[in-house]
Amino acid sequence: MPVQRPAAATPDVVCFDPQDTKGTSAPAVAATPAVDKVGVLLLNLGGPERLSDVKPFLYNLFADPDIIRLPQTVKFLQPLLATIISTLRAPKSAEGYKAIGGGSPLRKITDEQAEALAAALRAKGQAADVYVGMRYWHPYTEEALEDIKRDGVTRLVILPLYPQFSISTSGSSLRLLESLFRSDAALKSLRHTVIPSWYQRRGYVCAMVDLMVQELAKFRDRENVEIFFSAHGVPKSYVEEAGDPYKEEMEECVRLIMEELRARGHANSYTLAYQSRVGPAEWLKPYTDESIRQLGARGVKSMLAVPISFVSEHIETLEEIDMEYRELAEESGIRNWGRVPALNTNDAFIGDLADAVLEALPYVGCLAGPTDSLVPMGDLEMLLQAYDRERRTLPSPVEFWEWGWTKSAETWNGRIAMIAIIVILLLEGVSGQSILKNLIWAE
Ligand SMILES: C=CC1=C(C)c2cc3[nH]c(cc4nc(cc5[nH]c(cc1n2)c(C)c5CCC(=O)O)C(CCC(=O)O)=C4C)c(C)c3C=C
Ligand SMILES: [Fe+2]
Ligand SMILES: [Fe+2]
Repeated sequence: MPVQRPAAATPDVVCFDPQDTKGTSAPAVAATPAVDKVGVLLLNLGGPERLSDVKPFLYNLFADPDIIRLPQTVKFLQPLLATIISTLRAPKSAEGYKAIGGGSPLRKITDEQAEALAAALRAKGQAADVYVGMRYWHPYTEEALEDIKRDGVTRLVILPLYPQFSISTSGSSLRLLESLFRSDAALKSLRHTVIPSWYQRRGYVCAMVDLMVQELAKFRDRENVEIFFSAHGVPKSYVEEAGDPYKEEMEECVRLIMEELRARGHANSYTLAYQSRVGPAEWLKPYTDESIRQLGARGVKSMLAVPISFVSEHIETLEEIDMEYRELAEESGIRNWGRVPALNTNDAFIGDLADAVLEALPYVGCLAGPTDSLVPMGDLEMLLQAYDRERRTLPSPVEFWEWGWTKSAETWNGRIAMIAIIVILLLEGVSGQSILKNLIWAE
């Protein structure tokens, strides 16, 4: 089987001194401190727990410069933009959360995953405290870091709960962590390593295939079922202009899963499509809704949806896939529908995450040599440099203006945008109609 893991405890590594922020000292061998306390920090998105949380949650999301990365000269507009977009988006998002019981299950599931991971590590002989740091809602990453300091953790493994790396998800959380580490002396000296993506791990691939085989068995015409991978989308410009490895990692992940499925005797055909587009800009294609229509038109009668970019149930699985896409599939002539559940606290999956942590421990304080992941393992600062050295301005997924990026054009763009926003707000106030909503969220 070609799925490989980075070999455990074979540190083809360069170790660094966390006090040496300029990276001027010679590589050193990472020494284990006298009191050794291992921590694992799980990074996740976070979600509104009740309907009244939806708007402030969306504000946090759109205030993130990795979701809307504005040119330097108009950065000061980000809070204003986030306020406008979150206000306009909130009713639509709230409808979705209402349909799944009034809030996101993410916090509960992530807490359960943390507990299960601590237990799995204990069973493998490694005591560790597992912390949860969310990017856009409680418990925030800042809170997790306070707990980590309070508990006196000396070695930290940072594990984003996204199998594939994207600038907009793991990248955003790591960028936040990097700035928090920089501004805090205690954190600056905390030895750590990051596992940036882990879609290629055999344990994860096999756990996914176990669930797929279970769901396939529920169909009568098993061999004719179209395996339909639905990944969360990102704007195409993230991949093509900013170098986000997300698409490449996603395609490789699907290839590995299909290879394992075939090895278990299932020769089904498959499709990879991208869901949850936000705004009018072009996102990764094919879009999930268009693919479902096309497959229906081609005569596909049975479909197994496989959510692939996230390991917990959430609004996009429970509402978008289970309700919207299922209905669309029926309308498109697809009679038999199934959906692979999210891994959540699946034993094989959690066991594999525990192995990933154990394998990463020798790399704490070090930059790993080549692994088979596109983004290498290592210290926060080195890692961010590895995929985003130039920190180029990301084209915004929500386009307000795009008339050139020269110094003077930026200034004028900023001024014009500000005037436009004020005019639009005034018009909205006077007319009682949501003008921006029609412009931006024509999904
Ligand atoms: C796991 C992959 C994800 C990527 C990549 C991603 C990029 C991305 N998302 C938005 C905008 C929104 N995302 C929202 C919710 C949401 N996003 C993800 C995951 C990824 N996002 C998850 C798991 C969730 C759900 C959390 C939950 O509460 O269950 C939302 C809010 C919900 C909605 O209104 O649809 C928005 C908005 C952008 C713009 C983006 C890339 C630039
Ligand atoms: Fe999202
Ligand atoms: Fe959505």
